[in-house]
Amino acid sequence: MRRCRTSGCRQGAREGRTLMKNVLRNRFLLACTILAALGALLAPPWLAWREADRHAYATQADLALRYARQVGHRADEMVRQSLGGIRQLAQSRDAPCASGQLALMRRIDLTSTYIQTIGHVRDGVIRCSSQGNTPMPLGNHILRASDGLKVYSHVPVEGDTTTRMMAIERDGYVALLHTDLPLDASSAIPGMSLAALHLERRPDEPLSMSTGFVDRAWLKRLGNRREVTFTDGRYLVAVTRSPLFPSAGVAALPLADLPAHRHVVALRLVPAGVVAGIAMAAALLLLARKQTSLATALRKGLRDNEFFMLYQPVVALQSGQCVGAEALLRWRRSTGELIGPDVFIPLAEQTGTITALTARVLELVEHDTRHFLAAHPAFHVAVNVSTTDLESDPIVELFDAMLARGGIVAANLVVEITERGILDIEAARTVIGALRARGIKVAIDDFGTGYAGLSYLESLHVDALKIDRSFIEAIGTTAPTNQVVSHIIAMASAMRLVMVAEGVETPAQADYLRTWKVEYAQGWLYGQPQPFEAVAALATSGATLAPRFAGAAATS
Ligand SMILES: Nc1nc2c(ncn2[C@@H]2O[C@@H]3COP(=O)(O)O[C@H]4[C@@H](O)[C@H](n5cnc6c(=O)[nH]c(N)nc65)O[C@@H]4COP(=O)(O)O[C@H]3[C@H]2O)c(=O)[nH]1
Repeated sequence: MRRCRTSGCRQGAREGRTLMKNVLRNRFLLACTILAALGALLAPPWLAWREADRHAYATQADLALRYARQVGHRADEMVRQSLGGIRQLAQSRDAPCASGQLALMRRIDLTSTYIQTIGHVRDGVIRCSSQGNTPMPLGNHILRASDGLKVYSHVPVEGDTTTRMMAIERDGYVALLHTDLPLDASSAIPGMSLAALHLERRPDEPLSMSTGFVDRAWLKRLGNRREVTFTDGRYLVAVTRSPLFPSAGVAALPLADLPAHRHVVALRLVPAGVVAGIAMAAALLLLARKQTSLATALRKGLRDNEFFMLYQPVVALQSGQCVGAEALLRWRRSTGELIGPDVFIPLAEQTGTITALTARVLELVEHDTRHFLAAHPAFHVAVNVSTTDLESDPIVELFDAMLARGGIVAANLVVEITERGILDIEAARTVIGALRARGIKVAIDDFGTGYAGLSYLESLHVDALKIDRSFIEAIGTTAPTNQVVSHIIAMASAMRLVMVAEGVETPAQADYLRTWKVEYAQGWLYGQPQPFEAVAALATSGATLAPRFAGAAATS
């Protein structure tokens, strides 16, 4: 491979590399934009579909819970009324089956909503009841509790071979109940199963009251909870524990119903999601287009010389003399619109135009200041460079080319770098070292707004530190940062760094900084960014120009 020996050849190679990099970066950005737009387009409908799914499940689970609670409540009420009636009969002073007791039985039967018949029982046969004195065998009980309570599930009804009743017996009395009563809600939903189950029974025993498919294993899912919903096979199941008895209400809805419910909700949500998706994708593409067109405009602006510099005076705080200026870039588009560096510098960094922009800044600074600097060698001009510039060699070459042209000497220049965003600290250290080796001062800009600690600052080997405007603003106020400035000053003094306060707006702030021996200041108190001729006039109007910033290099 042939090596470049001339600066023109090196410049050409560099431009080729930059072009290649830009092409790759633009392709990558385009791919990212398309992916992001696709994501923005699809995400809302997908979220709407998921929400419809969640909503359908929640609605059905809620419905199942309501049925389970209803069944449980009815079963509780049935047992409560039965035990209440039995207690009344057991406490009555009349003998079993005496006329007084028969009248009481009829009264209980009439006033109860669940009891079909209530009567006196002996040896498993109803001897007399609210229905008369016909003996009625109860059959085998399915449950016997420790307190003597017995439950029968298949009591035959006289004259009706199809119906079976349930019975609760205690203290010689029995209440006959219709097993279907707690379950009569089932008609509402086809395929729904309902049950009221005793929680303490063995799993192989028949169910107490149930309709449809019911799995006793569902009760285990209740654990110690009051109620639970879950899916099992083809069902969405709800189980609720009775607050009165060791029993549970169960309701199971067919899962096959869920898609229909989901579709109803989806029909409402998904179109809104699609509209939101289209709007978001369109907004994203518009933004990307605006950024792309701004990036194109930026390159065109560079070609058409739409950039110019303004300079903000820097004063020596003790003397009040203007001893330098910070060069601040401005972009006036062909439309007349003025765009601030806060907008176009990040854009230039993202689109790979920053090196060309920094080169233009140096050209403009050289053009604006070289005659004045030749006559005023102690005056300094501070130039901002981006963190991206710091991570590559061209910046040093740009300064070399500028110095080689004459007019401006290294001692006139201060390079401002910001502590935020330096990713390749080694590369930045090399560039800073190279600039300082040429006699150019390097200052850390906006100090305190990043994460740089003392050791980080020490490792960068800079000459000056610019205290960020936010800390100057806090001087003399009750803001939590009002103490920070004194710490920054103490630290910079200990490291023998020259200090420049940014954004000084009031005489009180200037007094404070002067008392703390801060050397330099800039801000609206002394002057806003302005054309260089105005700054030059300000500098030459004073008796002397303070040489301290330039002289400070010796301390570092
Ligand atoms: N409220 C208030 N503001 C004050 C006061 N004194 C100065 N300022 C503003 O504070 C900013 C100081 O510049 P910076 O910290 O270097 O911050 C600069 C610098 O980081 C960047 N920048 C400007 N020019 C260039 C450039 O040529 N190259 C690069 N890479 N960055 C630049 O853009 C930033 C913003 O620059 P500007 O918009 O010109 O804003 C300037 C200036 O107009 C004051 O007393 N009160």
